[in-house]
Amino acid sequence: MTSEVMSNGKKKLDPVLTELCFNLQKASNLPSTNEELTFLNELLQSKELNALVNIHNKIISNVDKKRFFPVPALSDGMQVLADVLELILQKPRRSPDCQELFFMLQKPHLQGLLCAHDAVAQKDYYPHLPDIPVEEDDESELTIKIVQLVKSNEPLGATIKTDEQTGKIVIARVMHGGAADRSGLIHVGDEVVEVNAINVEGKQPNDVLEILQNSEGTITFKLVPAECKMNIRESKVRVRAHFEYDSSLDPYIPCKEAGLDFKKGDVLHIVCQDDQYWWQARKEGDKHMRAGLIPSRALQEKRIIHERQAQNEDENGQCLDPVMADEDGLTCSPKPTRCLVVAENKNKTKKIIYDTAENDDFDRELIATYEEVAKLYPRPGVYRPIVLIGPPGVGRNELKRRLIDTDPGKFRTPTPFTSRSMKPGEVDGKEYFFVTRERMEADIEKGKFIEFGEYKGNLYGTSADSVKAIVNSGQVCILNPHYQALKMLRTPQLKPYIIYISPPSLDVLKETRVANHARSTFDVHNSRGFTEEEFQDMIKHSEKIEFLYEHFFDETIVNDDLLGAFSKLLAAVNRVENEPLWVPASWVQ
Ligand SMILES: Nc1ncnc2c1ncn2[C@@H]1O[C@H](COP(=O)(O)OP(=O)(O)OP(=O)(O)O)[C@@H](O)[C@H]1O
Repeated sequence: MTSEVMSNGKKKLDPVLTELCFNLQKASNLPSTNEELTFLNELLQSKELNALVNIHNKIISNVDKKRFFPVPALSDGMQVLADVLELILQKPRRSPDCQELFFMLQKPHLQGLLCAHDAVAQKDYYPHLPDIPVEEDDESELTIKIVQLVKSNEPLGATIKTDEQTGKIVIARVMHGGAADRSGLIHVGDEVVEVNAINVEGKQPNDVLEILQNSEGTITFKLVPAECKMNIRESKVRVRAHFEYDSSLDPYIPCKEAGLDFKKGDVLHIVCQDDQYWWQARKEGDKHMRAGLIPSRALQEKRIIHERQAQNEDENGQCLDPVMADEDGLTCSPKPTRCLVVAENKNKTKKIIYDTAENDDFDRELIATYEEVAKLYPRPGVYRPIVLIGPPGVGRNELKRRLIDTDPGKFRTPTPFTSRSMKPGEVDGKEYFFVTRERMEADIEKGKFIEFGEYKGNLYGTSADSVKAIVNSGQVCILNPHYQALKMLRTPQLKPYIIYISPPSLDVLKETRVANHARSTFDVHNSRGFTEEEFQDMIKHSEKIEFLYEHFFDETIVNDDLLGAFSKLLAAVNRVENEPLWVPASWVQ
């Protein structure tokens, strides 16, 4: 950066600061003491302030005005740097590029730059000063601040309300990153006295809005500062939303324009949770600085409970929801239920009974609203298990088999256990691990099986240890368990990536399966296609799985065209191996 130097060797002062200095000297009717004026004069001429203004001007002149103002790419750059260093450290052999990166990331200048970047992103730049004690005899003096903001297309990013106790108009909310917040001059609780010289005493918030709407150019607020400023530091919390939100349909949002709409599965950066019912958030990766209002967890939970109660009451206490009231007696009956699960045995497929007696929590996680998430960085040689969930017959075995065929040394599926006796030609540990019924029952009792069931008097199941063994051997474990196994699998130790294989619409389902001569059962004595009832069951079953477990899915692949679905699966596996992905925050702590 170059700086101008005058002929006498002194640095030239910034012209705007020089003009301010000049005007200050000319002004004769200021209510300030000589001491204060001298201080201000010295400040305006100080080289520190001039250098800062110089830097500010250079940044502004380099910004492409048509694009957004530069915004921080992320607010935890130092954490990412530490994660990358850790990853490199774990590499037994490092390429020269990797080595160079390793040294660069340890340079104090780079770390200093990232720290400063994070501090700006988190708005952590205000000095932490103790509150100024209020002096008794000062109370009679009313401090007024005058704030001028230039009106543009961007909303001001603040809301107002009538204070219930005083009846005065006050600033109710300042949206993080919005124009008001960036000015640093408007705070929650500030009392609005005048807007563009119009006294707002006794007016309603809507009257004030009208004044604002009708003003052009600069807007001048006369405000009585709030007694205590709210902490405006941004929180770092990220959550995944388990519901969809459209603020235009929400009759209770305090200010519709301030709402932030989102879809199920979106990751949101919660920047402020000060309000019990309305959080401020940004969509992760969104370049807009201004945060929007979303319902808080508490508010959303209340809404869901209310909706469910209203639904139930609609039919004299009967379950209304077709999914909830289906033949399994889902949430209506807390009794243990039984349903079909498939234990695979090479080419043959056996239907066995999935025993839910131990695991009768068919319940949907009571109220799924937001889940706190954090980024998990892939670690070389440690692969997250890939779990394929879906209704029976949707094609999970087919997809799993194709994936393993691409690289059998890399992708593996755990060998199931059974209590049945070994048949001629079978090898222990190949088709099955053959164990006694007593041992298997004892292990089931100890919670060692992620899924188990009984078929024709014999037990079948997959143990959690066999999944762990595959992960520890540096291979990718591929599982297609019954969906109830998700609760056992979705742990911080296993960190599974859960892909939901969904059937397409009934018409496409029939069309693709018939064209491909798809088999409903592979039994050597009984191989046949799907019946109309089985197709319909698949759709019904998928609705039930979605209702119960959708919030666990990392991704959904619709299995319409088999090749298309398989290439999506390959892309997903590749992503899990190479990209940082959002997982429950507790998995990375
Ligand atoms: N996209 C598709 N198009 C046509 N046929 C398919 C498709 N996907 C799978 N199939 C066929 O459907 C049949 C059932 O698939 P598969 O056995 O993989 O289902 P599954 O989900 O593993 O079922 P289950 O859980 O009951 O074992 C197979 O014949 C398979 O080749």
